[in-house]
Amino acid sequence: MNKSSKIYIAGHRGMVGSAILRKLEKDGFDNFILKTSKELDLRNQQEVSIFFANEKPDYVFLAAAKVGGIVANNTYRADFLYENLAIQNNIIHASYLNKVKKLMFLGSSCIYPKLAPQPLKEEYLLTGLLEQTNEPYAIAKIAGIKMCEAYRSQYGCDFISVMPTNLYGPNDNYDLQNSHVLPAMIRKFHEAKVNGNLSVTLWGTGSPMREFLHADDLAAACIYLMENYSEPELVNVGTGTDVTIKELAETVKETVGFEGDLVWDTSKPDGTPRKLMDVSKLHSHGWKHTIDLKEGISLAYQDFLQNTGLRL
Ligand SMILES: NC(=O)C1=CN([C@@H]2O[C@H](COP(=O)(O)OP(=O)(O)OC[C@H]3O[C@@H](n4cnc5c(N)ncnc54)[C@H](OP(=O)(O)O)[C@@H]3O)[C@@H](O)[C@H]2O)C=CC1
Ligand SMILES: C[C@H]1O[C@H](OP(=O)(O)OP(=O)(O)OC[C@H]2O[C@@H](n3cnc4c(=O)[nH]c(N)nc43)[C@H](O)[C@@H]2O)[C@@H](O)[C@@H](O)C1=O
Repeated sequence: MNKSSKIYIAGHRGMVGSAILRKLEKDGFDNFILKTSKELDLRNQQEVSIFFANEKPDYVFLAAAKVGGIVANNTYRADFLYENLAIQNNIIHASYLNKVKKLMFLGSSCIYPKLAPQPLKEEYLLTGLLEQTNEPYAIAKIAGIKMCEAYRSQYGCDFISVMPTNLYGPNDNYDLQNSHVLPAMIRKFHEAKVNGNLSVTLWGTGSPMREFLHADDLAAACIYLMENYSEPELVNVGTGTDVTIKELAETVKETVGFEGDLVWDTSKPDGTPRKLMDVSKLHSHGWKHTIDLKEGISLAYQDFLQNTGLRL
């Protein structure tokens, strides 16, 4: 990419898309194509075809998707499958037809087999059964990765896929039902502190393990790989360390300053027991994260207080 390359960030208002946009702007890029879902519904093949034919982007970051936490994935199973397949099919095919120089697709650590050996190596994809709660999302994401591979092998397109671990940061979704665990904890502990509640209820048993990466680190990795990686195999992007959900809860509780108790609602699913990324490939290509979890949670809580908390 050079500073005047025409860059389309699909999903630029989301957590990942907005982080990529912030980082590119900071790095001096200034030729962006940005459309909200109201302006361009990426599920609509005709609208996407016309948009690409008119705009002819050089580079595409595909960060638009139907995204949510464990309960959202399990509840809106049809939407997660249909919307993600439609969005990625439309963008990947239009990128091929309009000779996009390079495209990046985003997978997710939750699409590896549920009981794969740990840490998760890139080659473990499609070696076992998926986690039931997010099978539709995973099937769509796996199709996106395979599309990038197939368009590379049949048509020579420079389309790459990265596999982010669980993410958090500015512009995260703080909805209590549909969000991921980290934003849910920030909101729950904050509201409990403000309201003087004696306890906070969290989901599952607290024993699953998760790895978390700040969205600003993910954005930096995406741009680094866009500029330095052009191979068919996907690349894991994470920190290489994980915590139990209980440990996570203690850290968020301390950061927010809530002093009450934790209650575990075991009627809610635990999901995958563990999904720790093997990040040796990423490190060997020259990139490593910079924001550790404790610092990142503190940054996310500050951002919640300044930008999100008051809107809820
Ligand atoms: N969050 C996480 O923990 C992880 C996320 N990922 C992946 O990263 C990517 C981005 O996720 P994240 O930023 O968290 O998601 P967000 O929900 O924060 O953002 C998603 C974006 O997609 C856009 N979008 C959704 N549907 C449509 C549509 N029909 N037409 C146009 N735009 C649409 C939305 O646009 P608008 O705002 O205009 O409505 C929104 O900005 C996804 O591919 C996700 O799978 C991977 C691993 C973990
Ligand atoms: C990134 C990834 O995210 C999803 O997978 P997940 O990692 O299981 O998602 P999660 O963040 O929602 O939960 C992590 C853990 O935390 C527990 N947990 C406790 N208390 C709350 C709570 O209050 N909210 C939530 N959401 N979870 C809670 C929860 O029970 C689970 O054990 C995928 O569906 C998938 O689609 C995907 O891409």
